[in-house]
Amino acid sequence: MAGDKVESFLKSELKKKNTLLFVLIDSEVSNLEASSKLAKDVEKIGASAILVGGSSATDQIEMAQVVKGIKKGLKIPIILFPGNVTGVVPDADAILFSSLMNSENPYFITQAQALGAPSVLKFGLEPLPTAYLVIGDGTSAWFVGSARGIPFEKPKIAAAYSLAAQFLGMRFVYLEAGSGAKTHVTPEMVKTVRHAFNGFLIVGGGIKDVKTAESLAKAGADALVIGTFLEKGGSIKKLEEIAKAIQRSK
Ligand SMILES: CC(C)=CCC/C(C)=C/CC/C(C)=C/CC/C(C)=C/COP(=O)(O)OP(=O)(O)O
Ligand SMILES: O=P(O)(O)OC[C@@H](O)CO
Ligand SMILES: [Mg+2]
Repeated sequence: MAGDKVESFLKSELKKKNTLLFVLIDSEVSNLEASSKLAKDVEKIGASAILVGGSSATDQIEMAQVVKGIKKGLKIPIILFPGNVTGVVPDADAILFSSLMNSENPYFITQAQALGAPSVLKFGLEPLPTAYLVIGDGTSAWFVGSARGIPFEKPKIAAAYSLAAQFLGMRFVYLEAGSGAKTHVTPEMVKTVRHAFNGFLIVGGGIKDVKTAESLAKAGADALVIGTFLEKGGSIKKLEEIAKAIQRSK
């Protein structure tokens, strides 16, 4: 079995930093060379993990190559972020073993997990049990995952799902506004979930500036995920400012 190396690493990072930065690399968007350089650059500026995935990343061979390629010389963990069973590939350190709890399709709640679990075991990936909650609508994760998006202005609903996740034994909650979302999750929702949920709280979707990142970190997020900002040519220097701000901001 894979043990709890990555979960322990993340907890030890949280002792040093208030909120961690996770960078999402979409294997469909960047080629291997660009992804590999990006992973090393973001490690240098203090990112704590690299997530690899995409809601429409169905090319398992391409994804496996990207994971294998960026792993070379990288110290921070590579965590798979699957949108389907095709997102389970070898050579990563862990996987967000997530259930889209507010999906209308049971496939995304338990069936993809059942189909993917044997490969997780075979590849020796550390499963991080994650309640993946899609907030709002109109994004790829919302559409592909048949989510009934939790309204942005209903933090109590997100908190109730997070508490349910905790009672079900999940140690991670991911509040997802969706990649490239126009609206990010509100600090108020993060605060409300933080009070209800006693585990590792990941927040992502539409975060691209220091002010937003800082407000989400102050509200109690344990990690912020940033993807589109870099895909759209955002600078590593600005990402470093974001990293620094959230790491010291509680
Ligand atoms: C645990 C296993 C094997 C599968 C989980 C399956 C689940 C719950 C999927 C959730 C639904 C879903 C489609 C999630 C997408 C997550 C993801 C990787 C989002 C980031 O990618 P985007 O950037 O939105 O993707 P695109 O670039 O393709 O739009
Ligand atoms: O691409 P962005 O908007 O940074 O979102 C990151 C992640 O939460 C998407 O799954
Ligand atoms: Mg994407």
